[in-house]
Amino acid sequence: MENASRRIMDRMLKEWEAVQEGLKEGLSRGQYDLWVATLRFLQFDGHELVLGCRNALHRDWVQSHLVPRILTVGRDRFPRLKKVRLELISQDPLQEKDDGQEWQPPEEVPRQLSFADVGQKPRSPFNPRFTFDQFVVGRSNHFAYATCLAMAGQQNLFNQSIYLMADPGLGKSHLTHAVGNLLTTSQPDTRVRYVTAEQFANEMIRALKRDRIEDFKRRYRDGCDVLLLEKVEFFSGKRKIQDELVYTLDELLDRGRRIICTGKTAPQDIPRLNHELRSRLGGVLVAPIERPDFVTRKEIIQRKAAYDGVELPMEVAEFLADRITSDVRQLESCLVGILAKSSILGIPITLELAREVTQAMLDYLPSLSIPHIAEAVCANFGVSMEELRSRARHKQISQARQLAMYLCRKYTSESLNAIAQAFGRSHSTVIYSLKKVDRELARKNSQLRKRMEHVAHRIETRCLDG
Ligand SMILES: Nc1ncnc2c1ncn2[C@@H]1O[C@H](COP(=O)(O)OP(=O)(O)OP(=O)(O)O)[C@@H](O)[C@H]1O
Repeated sequence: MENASRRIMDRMLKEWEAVQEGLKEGLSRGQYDLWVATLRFLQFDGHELVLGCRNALHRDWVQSHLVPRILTVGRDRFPRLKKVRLELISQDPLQEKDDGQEWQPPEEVPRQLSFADVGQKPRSPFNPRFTFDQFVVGRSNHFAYATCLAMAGQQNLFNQSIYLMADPGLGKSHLTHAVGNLLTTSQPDTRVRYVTAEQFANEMIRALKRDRIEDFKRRYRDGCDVLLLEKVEFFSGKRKIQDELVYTLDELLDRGRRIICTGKTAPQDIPRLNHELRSRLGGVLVAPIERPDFVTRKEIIQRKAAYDGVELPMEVAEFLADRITSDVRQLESCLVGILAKSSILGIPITLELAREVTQAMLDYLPSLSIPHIAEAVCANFGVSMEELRSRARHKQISQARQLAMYLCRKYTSESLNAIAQAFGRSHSTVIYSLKKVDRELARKNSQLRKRMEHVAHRIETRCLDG
């Protein structure tokens, strides 16, 4: 059991390191070294992340500048993260455990390179848990798995580029990282560039601001053999960035480079993409991943538990696979909850414990609010909250607004007046919108229905995530 808790702690530490990586975005190197690299992971109890700060100044700065971002970035790794608590520590408790040395805060900015830095391998951007070995293959994901594996094995591919398409939490990042992990070990000379669409956009904007756009282009067009580009729906509505991406994709494909993109919807369903980008992405081999069936879910749970060195009773694996059918991330977080409780309290993993933990998690369903729904709709349509509340009548925006009103009616007990007020509209406009959406949804092959299903799934699972 001790080994298991050590492994869980190691795993949480890895997750925290990934969160730290994510926090680099938008901070200068100096800020990162000073405020983020020095934060210490202390514990995560399922909802609350406890971090250690070295003094009051550190704590106050993180509290006022960073906590909202830690919550946002952190939810990718700690799905039910609700709260961040900052504690003062005079020593790094983890260091103390390992070698008894006193913790030294790193040098203040600007940080200079030391000899130790020279020749050090840059840290891999790939999550070591996300390998092909750890990916459970079933009917729902077999094709996606096989194409990614072929891509990483440099086999003669019918198509040099793949578009992994799936709802959240079904393994897009896992497979993308698996390609990265395999390539970096089996073909270390292959230059693999992993980036999310948001990072790509931010890098480009920074390069433009600093007059270094040529460096940026070279980095992507000449300095990359395999491009792994995640969450492409982020490009929706960002014209200039889309243009740059089209050139980059063309150059890479002309040179026979390999590309994997991921997204939640088919390229043709991503709103506000220019024609060129839509057609480039449309030409890519689309590999969908569906929700896993019971057998695959059960195996995923068993494989995850085995990875943590825990033998899970079959009845517990079956109970979880039966009870949680939405996304795999949700399934995984229930398992982590069970392992954590069993190891902290020193009690065996039983069906009763699994029931208790799962129930506590599912009871956690907060009531959905209008902003929560509006946010999910905005993300899907690529429009901003301001646009949603504005007088704009652009089709994309008015459709998003109407769907948001419809979902607010469906998921909340808010009155028509309250919904009208939230979107700056009249009571009769809300009634009109509800009827319009109803009519649209009733149509055969309704695009809006597909959209609504995506948003609804997102709302429901985010709600489960707490
Ligand atoms: N078939 C599978 N076998 C093993 N683990 C899986 C499988 N599918 C998903 N997972 C696990 O589920 C979790 C979520 O997967 P992942 O992050 O890849 O989802 P995603 O599709 O990229 O989601 P999002 O769109 O929200 O980023 C990960 O921990 C991953 O390891």
